[in-house]
Amino acid sequence: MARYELVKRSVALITLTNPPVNALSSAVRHAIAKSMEHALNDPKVKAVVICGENGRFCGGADIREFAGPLRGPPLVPLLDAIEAGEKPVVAAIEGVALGGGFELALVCHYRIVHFKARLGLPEVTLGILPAAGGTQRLPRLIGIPAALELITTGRHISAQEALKLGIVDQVTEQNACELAVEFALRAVAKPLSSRRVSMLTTPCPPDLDALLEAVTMQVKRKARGVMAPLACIQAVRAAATMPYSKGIKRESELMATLFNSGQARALQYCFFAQRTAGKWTLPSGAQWNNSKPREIRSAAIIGLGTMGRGIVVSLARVGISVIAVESEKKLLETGKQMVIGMLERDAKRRGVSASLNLLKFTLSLQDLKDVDLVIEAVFEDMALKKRVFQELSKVCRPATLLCTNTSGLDVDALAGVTDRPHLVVGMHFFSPAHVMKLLEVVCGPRSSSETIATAMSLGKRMGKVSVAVGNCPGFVGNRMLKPYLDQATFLLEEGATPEQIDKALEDFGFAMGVFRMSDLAGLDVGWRVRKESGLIGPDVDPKNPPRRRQGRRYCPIPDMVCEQGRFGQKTGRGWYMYDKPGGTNAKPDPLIQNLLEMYRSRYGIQPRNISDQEIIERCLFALANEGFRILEDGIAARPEDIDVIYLFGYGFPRHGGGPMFYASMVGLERVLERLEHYHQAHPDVPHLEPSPLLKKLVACGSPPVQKWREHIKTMHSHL
Ligand SMILES: CCCCCCCCCCCCC/C=C/C(=O)SCCNC(=O)CCNC(=O)[C@H](O)C(C)(C)COP(=O)(O)OP(=O)(O)OC[C@H]1O[C@@H](n2cnc3c(N)ncnc32)[C@H](O)[C@@H]1OP(=O)(O)O
Repeated sequence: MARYELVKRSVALITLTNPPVNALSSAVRHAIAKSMEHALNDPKVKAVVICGENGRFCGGADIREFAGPLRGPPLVPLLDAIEAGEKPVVAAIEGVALGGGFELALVCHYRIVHFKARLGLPEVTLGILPAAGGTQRLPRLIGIPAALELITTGRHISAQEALKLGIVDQVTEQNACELAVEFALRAVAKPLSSRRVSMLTTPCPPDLDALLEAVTMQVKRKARGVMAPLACIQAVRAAATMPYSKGIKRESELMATLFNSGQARALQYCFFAQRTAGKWTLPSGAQWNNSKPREIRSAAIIGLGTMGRGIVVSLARVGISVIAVESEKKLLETGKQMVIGMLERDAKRRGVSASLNLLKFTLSLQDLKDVDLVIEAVFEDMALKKRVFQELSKVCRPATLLCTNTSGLDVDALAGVTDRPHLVVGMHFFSPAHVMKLLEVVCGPRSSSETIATAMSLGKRMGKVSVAVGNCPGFVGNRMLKPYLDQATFLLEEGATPEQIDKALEDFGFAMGVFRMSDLAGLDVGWRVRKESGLIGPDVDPKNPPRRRQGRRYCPIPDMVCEQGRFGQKTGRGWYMYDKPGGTNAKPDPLIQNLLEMYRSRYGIQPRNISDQEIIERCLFALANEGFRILEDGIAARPEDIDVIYLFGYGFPRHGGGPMFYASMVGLERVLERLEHYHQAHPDVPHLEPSPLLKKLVACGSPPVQKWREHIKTMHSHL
């Protein structure tokens, strides 16, 4: 867990050895304590260097240990003792120094950093604060404003920025450990008192209160309802107003309020869920660690609409040559100009040059014969997509992967019209594709493991969080959206307003309420899907009772909104009104209020007061209920996959963990009881009927999310 060596006859070299990130587990803390004791007591040792094995200094506390009882030497006294020791200690930082790892570096008297290393205090992203002295030492070293920014955002910084801020003593392109040993030998004769960061006086700005107030407002705006950044601000205030001995106590009190909170549990769950999602499996036994992805050097995108343009940018900026295809000259030219503009802006922001030389624009599918992979992003129309896939089958070389960006159509039906169904896979990007992190990789029953591995690995290369899902209408994300949207519109019928529902969801932590999100996405998309699926239009049986379709409750209000040409932000009118088409400032619209009143009186609905609790329960429990069905159907392999999809694709708040984790946090028994209650009140809404899996989990004593998989027995696993 830590190796102890004597080098250059007088330097104790302590190497943390806890792969993969040298986290400070109890065994590592124990080993550091022992090694330091040895070094400080051995008269041969004049100085100490601390480094990490395999080019990684330390990834911080072992997050997995947070879930159990605290064991082993506590970190604060261990770190205080290193700083107080009478022999100089040098941190040799390679790879990462994060969280507790950074705090370990801060108690060393000197810090030597490899130029590629990254440093930071990301605890806030895990719902806690840097409680090993980080909130007390960093402000003393670099001042309140810079420390506040780093601690409240959890941002990682480069070695160069760390040098500029005064956090580190030297940045090197050489082996940091070897340099640190030389450095340590030179430091032996120098006094240490000014190198003990906890003894420094915090440089305090004259307008401390105003500064803290401004940061508090900023944090509240950005992360509504999130506790950890506010606690971080209070801890940093202590560094400005108290001696270290008192400040460290305040830091630990604040940590105690966060440590066992639901938010901390949710955020730590998100950390691991994101990593779990990359570990896909198929019923055949093929999985992430036994399937080799192909290398993709060139790709083609068919369709330069919003999605296609975003995908071109995502590919080109990671160095993949892209051929972009459109059907008409004018569309091609418009798409080309927009892609170039997007790439240039992106490159400027990142301080690199735009990779325009990787792009080619064409009207001819014949140009695609040699590409490694094609992503079709044409209009969401099955007949059109089938024509494209048939054509691609003829044109592309036999080994080319054929992918579709459909947001819910049958991937296997598309595979079926090609000469290579095993090389067909869904790559469902989210709009705007160059910004949104989520990628659903849709595995058809015939997609080969190599095809899935390639799509997953390409997603990772583009910086996406890729989740493998099975093939069914809407896949995971959009399939779950239906019951969520349905509940929102039923609540409108019953007496709520779009503003009230959105506010309840935004107060819960969603980036955007459901109506604002629909306005942004465009209301015509869902309207078209409803027409195609026979819910509206000439196929509807005229004897059908109003507000019922296909044997269940149906709310026609969204159709009425679309009939008025209100398609959302792009038309300047939707559930809200905007200053202009494309405007983003949503204001309540009296016309919508009138429409709702007329609608209710037409159908004799007596509006009632609806509580925020009912809004949250009906929308979110219906959402999770569909998640349970998706698990039963084998469309998602694990609850973590569903949660990651909602966190990265649908704005579910991270401090809620995702719909499935949220359901487990509320308590499955309670979710079941509320769904039964709402289903009794609305028996014509099948989505409110508790799923068999939910009932089974409750009967098994409501195990934690990570154990649900053991209770899911599906005959039809797609994954
Ligand atoms: C009344 C109660 C009182 C309570 C009082 C409590 C007092 C407790 C005091 C404790 C004080 C502690 C203060 C310090 C806190 C911390 O340090 S919290 C941790 C901060 N660190 C981080 O957040 C870093 C997290 N890791 C990463 O960001 C990345 O992993 C990486 C280091 C940048 C490496 O990235 P990459 O190369 O892409 O690899 P990954 O796939 O992300 O990770 C590889 C595997 O390693 C696992 N892992 C990573 N970091 C940790 C960690 N810190 N702990 C445990 N495990 C970690 C990761 O999960 C991967 O494993 P698999 O999931 O098995 O794939």
